[in-house]
Amino acid sequence: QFPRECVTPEGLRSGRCCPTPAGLENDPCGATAGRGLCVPVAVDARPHGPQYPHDGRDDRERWPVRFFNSTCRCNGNFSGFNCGRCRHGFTGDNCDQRVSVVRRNVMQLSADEKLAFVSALDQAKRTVHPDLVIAMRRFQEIFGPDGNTMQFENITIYNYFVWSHYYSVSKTFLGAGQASFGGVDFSHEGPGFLTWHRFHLLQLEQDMQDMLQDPSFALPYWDFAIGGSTCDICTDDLMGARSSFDMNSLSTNSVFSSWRVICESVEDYDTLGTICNSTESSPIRRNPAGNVNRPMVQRLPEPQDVAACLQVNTFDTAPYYSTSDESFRNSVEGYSAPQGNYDPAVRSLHNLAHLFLNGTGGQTHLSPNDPIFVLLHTYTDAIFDEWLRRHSPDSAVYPDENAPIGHNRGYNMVPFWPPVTNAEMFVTAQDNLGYSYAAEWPAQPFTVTEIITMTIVAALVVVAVVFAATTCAVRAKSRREGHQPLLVDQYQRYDDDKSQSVV
Ligand SMILES: O=C(O)c1cc2cc(O)c(O)cc2[nH]1
Ligand SMILES: [Cu+2]
Repeated sequence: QFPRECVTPEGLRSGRCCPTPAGLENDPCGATAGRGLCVPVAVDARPHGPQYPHDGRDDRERWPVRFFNSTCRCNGNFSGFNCGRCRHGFTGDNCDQRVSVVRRNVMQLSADEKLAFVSALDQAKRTVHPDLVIAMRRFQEIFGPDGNTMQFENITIYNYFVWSHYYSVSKTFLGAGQASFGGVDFSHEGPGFLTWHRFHLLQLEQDMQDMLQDPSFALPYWDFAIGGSTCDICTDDLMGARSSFDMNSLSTNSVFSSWRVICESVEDYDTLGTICNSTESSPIRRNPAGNVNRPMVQRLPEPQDVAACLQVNTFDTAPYYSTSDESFRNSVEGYSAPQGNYDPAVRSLHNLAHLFLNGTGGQTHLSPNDPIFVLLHTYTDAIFDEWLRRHSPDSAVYPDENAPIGHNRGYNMVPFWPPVTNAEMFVTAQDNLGYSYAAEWPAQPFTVTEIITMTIVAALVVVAVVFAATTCAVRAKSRREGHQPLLVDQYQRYDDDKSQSVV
């Protein structure tokens, strides 16, 4: 959320968050070093959709100006909250060398690579975020009871990843004794679903690269479109096997069995108007394919579901919501059928993979606590990237107004810092963001129209062959019996043809 050095009482009262890069002295955004400038934050001023009727009540509106209205704008390929680092995909002192990492199928990593990835996640769960702190209260209460005790705290790199997801999906608090408003979601059920989760992952990957001091570290992905009811990555060398003692728990041979979740007390936050903080509570729960009350979510998506959604040509359709029909975004998010048709009973692709986990990973306020979230979302992002590659959309394909709040093209994604818009993530990863996927895509299935056309063509070919063969046979026969006069023979053939065209 915000850099540690910005959340002082003076910092927050000034609304300015323009720190000096490390190694420089009193040089906000590294301005004299040519790295960037402290400028007013640009926010989306276009109308949002009708789903959110409580304008003025939520800190996340016009993000991030409730907290800060000035930020660093970095020159060239410089980036970061103080312009002290390089944009994704660039490195070097002047950020002018290109770098790119490859995200691979987690099942195809070597045993050493699997161990390194699991250990890196575990280290991220324990390592305090070097730059960012989180708000424990709404803005109204952020200065504390005495007006000077800032309600921010440290959080680990992985728990920040969990917290930012929670903050983006949490309800709008409308006052003590009033029900909080749940019809708001800054990261799901809208076009921003894909761009938000893309940045979410990119930030975790970058934080882990810094933590490991390994710029080549890449998050792997889980191809969840394998059908069946087996969680293939739920083994102790990867995301943790099932405990032999408790259907809903992880095996003690997995490092993840000792992870504790944050953001569990969602009823408290919603009734008291507090916010999830970094306090860890119970273990991860997971029972893949075990939801007996909802048989629809006992099987993973099929490979052809991925092929089908990649053929949906329109990125998103009005009302740019979970009810959108013929929308690529709503298909891959999983509120409509993979082929694009909206059906309220359907859960497919990304949503189906979440619900299949049947536990921590299936509840929006908690889901990133289960590390499978990372792999599930890198694969969702890989499908998004493949769609971008195949369709080369103009940026105007992404709606600039009337999407649900948080989802317009120019909206700064909540709660990321420094501000980053949905539009900035609506670009191909390899050329613009410094990563790509090593993935093969399921063969495209035939559409119903194609199947009907192929059936008709095949039937016509069969008829033609039968016709030709019979004609030849009849001619051969009459030649063998060749004692009839020429004239009679012609009439005879005419009759034969008539009888065959009736067939
Ligand atoms: O009910 C759904 O479709 C559903 C649950 C769930 C959980 C989660 O963490 C998501 O990110 C999406 C999601 N959809
Ligand atoms: Cu998700």
